[in-house]
Amino acid sequence: MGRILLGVNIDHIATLRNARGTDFPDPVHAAAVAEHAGAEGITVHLREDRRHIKDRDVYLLAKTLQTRMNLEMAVTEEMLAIACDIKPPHCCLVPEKREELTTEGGLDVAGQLNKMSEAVKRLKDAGVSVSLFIDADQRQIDAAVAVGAPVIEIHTGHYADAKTDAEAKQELKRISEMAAYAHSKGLVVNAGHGLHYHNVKPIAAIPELYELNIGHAIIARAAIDGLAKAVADMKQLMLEGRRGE
Ligand SMILES: CC(=O)[C@@H](O)[C@H](O)COP(=O)(O)O
Ligand SMILES: NCC(=O)COP(=O)(O)O
Repeated sequence: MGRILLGVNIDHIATLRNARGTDFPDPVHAAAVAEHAGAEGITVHLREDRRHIKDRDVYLLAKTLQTRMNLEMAVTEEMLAIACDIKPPHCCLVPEKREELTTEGGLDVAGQLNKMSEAVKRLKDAGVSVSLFIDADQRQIDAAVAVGAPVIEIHTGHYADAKTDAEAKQELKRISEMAAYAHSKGLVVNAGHGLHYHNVKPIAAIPELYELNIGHAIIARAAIDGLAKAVADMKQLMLEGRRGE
């Protein structure tokens, strides 16, 4: 069981910057700090409404990251064109609704196989490794295989939002079973959304998971303890979780 990697999502550095229309804090600076603290990748979600990460951030990060960019985006012509222009190492296709506070669920790949196949092929032809952000659902996993995606990211939001321990345990079991199923189908299996310092260890313990993408909780802790410590603390918890400690 190998080590599990951390992708730090810096969207909410941009949220803080945009709150006053200043040019600080700069996501480019935050990415460098996170990488220096041990992040194995940087995730940014270029939303259609640009509520946080802006095009300028993505283009600068593409030139400055020392690790690798995971560009999250909706499956739209605008975003596909930007991704094919920037050619990040990784791109994660996510569902997006203007009115949502944050991502509310996984992508319905099974319900749009042709559209997803075309998007995956277009990104692959541009040299981009494609990940699909989906629920822990066998039908969606099978669809991800069918459309040629090499990677999935299991949506952990239902686990993170569980109202009772019993519900959390049930969601964790589902994620664990589906991670094993997806891995058996040859997929690289990542996970993310809503993970924090008090719920990450059981997820990190799932042996088939390759990488966790975590943002809001790390940026929130960074406001108190600083970004470098927030990243290092999360990596330590993930290491302990993977070791079963
Ligand atoms: C897909 C996902 O769960 C997150 O990576 C996404 O970026 C959340 O959106 P916000 O960062 O806008 O909350
Ligand atoms: N894909 C999940 C991600 O990048 C970060 O989500 P969150 O930790 O901000 O909820």
